[in-house]
Amino acid sequence: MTPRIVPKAKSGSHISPQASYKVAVLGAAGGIGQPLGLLIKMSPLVSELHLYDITNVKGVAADLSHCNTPAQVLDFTGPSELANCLKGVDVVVIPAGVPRKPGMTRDDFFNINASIVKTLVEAVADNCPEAFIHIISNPVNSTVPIAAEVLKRKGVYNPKKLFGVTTLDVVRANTFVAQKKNLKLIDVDVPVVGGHAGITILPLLSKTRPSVTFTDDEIEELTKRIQNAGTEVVEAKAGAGSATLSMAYAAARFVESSLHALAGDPDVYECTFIQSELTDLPFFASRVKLGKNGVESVVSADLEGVTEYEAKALEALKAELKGSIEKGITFANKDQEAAASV
Ligand SMILES: NC(=O)C1=CN([C@@H]2O[C@H](COP(=O)(O)OP(=O)(O)OC[C@H]3O[C@@H](n4cnc5c(N)ncnc54)[C@H](O)[C@@H]3O)[C@@H](O)[C@H]2O)C=CC1
Ligand SMILES: O=C([O-])CC(=O)C(=O)O
Repeated sequence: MTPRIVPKAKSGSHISPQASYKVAVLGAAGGIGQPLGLLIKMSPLVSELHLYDITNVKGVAADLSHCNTPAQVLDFTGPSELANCLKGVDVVVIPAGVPRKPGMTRDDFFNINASIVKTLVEAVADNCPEAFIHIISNPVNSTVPIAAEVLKRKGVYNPKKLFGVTTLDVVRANTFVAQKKNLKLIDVDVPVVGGHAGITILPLLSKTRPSVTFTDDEIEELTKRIQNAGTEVVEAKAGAGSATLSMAYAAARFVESSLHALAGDPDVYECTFIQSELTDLPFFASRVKLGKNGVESVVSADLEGVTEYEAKALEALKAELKGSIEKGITFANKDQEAAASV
């Protein structure tokens, strides 16, 4: 029997034992890509794991292929092999890009990661336009709007299938709340909304399940810790990159949830950064119900009846998140504008 390493979040339903899918990881030789490849290789729902990078991916694939789990591992190196990597794929996960070092923000490598995501999503649009697209590369608040613009320009944009991966914020919130309140980790679920950078990360502690009461000091401390958790790891790694192992765990959970949704599980919920009408911002992270066609519905109840602290934090994050979204959209369209002005 294939062991289940990464539990899908909160679902009690069963799915067909025949379900099997092809998953591609772009940036598969990196700090996130390698452990993510390993976790996806463990999934009984995966028939083929396609690993793509511009460097060193052959060794990663050879190594992973020796694990005696069903998924077949295929490697693809460099732009000439990207199309083949993507053909027929059901889920594409993109952790390609540069991670930050101490003293940097997620926006400090905007240009390089924006270009990488744009190029990769163009290839996704050409080769597997129906796939679920999971964007991990930072700054997520901008790279997801860039991906949306690229897909629109290619005429294949389906907002229900484009996801910014914010699962790590939920994983961290669950861990920190369970530790602080001495709860059984497996039971704790905190929705985290907004975006994925600093104050745009907003844990809705009042919506924690099971219901918990927090003092004002606990709310302040937990909120700040969840918002700064990425920086906590960057500083601890002291120049050797950002979160990779916890990120791989979180991304594998989001992949597993997506595969369960594709397989017809009717009870799959995750927080993710998507095109959204929940607030006046065009993109916003919130809990959504996932189905065969991607986002089936947005859990609007999470934003109803929030505390005064959360309502203020929600207003406070809007300007920064709006700016990051607009920056992404401007970047994605600037070559077109340049072409039009010639
Ligand atoms: N969404 C989230 O919660 C998180 C996002 N991240 C982000 O994930 C990204 C990757 O982080 P790490 O894996 O630690 O970085 P890394 O530098 O260890 O790995 C990145 C990989 O991407 C590859 N790559 C670069 N350009 C590429 C291209 N054009 N096509 C394919 N592959 C390409 C590199 O060769 C490398 O193997 C960073 O932008 C980081 O900020 C990191 C942690 C959490
Ligand atoms: O902090 C970073 O640069 C990486 C990241 O997004 C996270 O760990 O949440």
